[in-house]
Amino acid sequence: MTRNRTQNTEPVLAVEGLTMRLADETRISGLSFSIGAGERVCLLGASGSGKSLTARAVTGTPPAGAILSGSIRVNGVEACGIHPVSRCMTSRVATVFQDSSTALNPLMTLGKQLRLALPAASEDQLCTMRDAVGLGDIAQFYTRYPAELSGGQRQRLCLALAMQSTSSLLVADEPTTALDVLTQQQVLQAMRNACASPPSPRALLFITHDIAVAAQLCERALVMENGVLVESAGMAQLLSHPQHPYSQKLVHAARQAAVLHQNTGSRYGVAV
Ligand SMILES: Nc1ncnc2c1ncn2[C@@H]1O[C@H](COP(=O)(O)OP(=O)(O)OP(=O)(O)O)[C@@H](O)[C@H]1O
Repeated sequence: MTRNRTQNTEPVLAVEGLTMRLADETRISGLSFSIGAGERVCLLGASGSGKSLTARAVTGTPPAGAILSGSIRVNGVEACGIHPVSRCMTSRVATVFQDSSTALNPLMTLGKQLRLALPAASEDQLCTMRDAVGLGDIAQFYTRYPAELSGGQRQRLCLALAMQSTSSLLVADEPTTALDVLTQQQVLQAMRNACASPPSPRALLFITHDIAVAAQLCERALVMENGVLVESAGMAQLLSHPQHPYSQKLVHAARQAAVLHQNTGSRYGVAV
């Protein structure tokens, strides 16, 4: 049943008992979590644990043939199984995915794509938007094609476009995974800006397998294993006292990597 947005009491995202079956296999099982206004939450888990399928269920783009049950409410509006185009504005979700090349039209210049996405934007507004994600000083930006940007530049452009959405929820699926460490930092900073930008802070569901990256951005963590949520904790709590054996392995591995990086030059600038 569709419900109207309720003021401040309803989480921005409330997932309850979400189950997804694909090709006769249960890929997500009884998943429940919520994200409040302006909260930045990461979804961690090993490869194949169901993180991306969860993101796709939330954004309304599950694979063909997926059978969903349970509830996904965005700002109080039921959105489970509803394609983004059919969603009302209140339940639409801004998204950024790992493969930025598929998010942009490869045959259209960046200028045309920006004009299409933001027909009412002035030149000044487009410049401000580029500056916000560190793309302000790229020569001949508007006449370039997506393939003429680096992966990190494309990713930041996708983020800039997602930031133009009025949605109060941003879902980012591994947006930094394919990037070098410096570009990763730029994208993380752009995401912090995206979540903090006015008029009100955006809630973030950040999908990653990299706990050190998550620790830089998120205040709370959800951990999935084999399609099941096995732990939900504050980021600091997860790092200091992981409860589930898989979380313990994850934190242990990140600590090992941090020690390695301390010895060879810190990668993240945060202690995990
Ligand atoms: N379209 C599909 N059809 C059938 N099975 C799928 C499909 N997409 C994903 N799966 C399976 O569902 C499980 C969860 O996949 P998912 O992509 O959510 O994993 P993930 O946690 O995001 O992994 P990674 O970190 O490698 O991206 C995996 O076993 C995967 O093989």
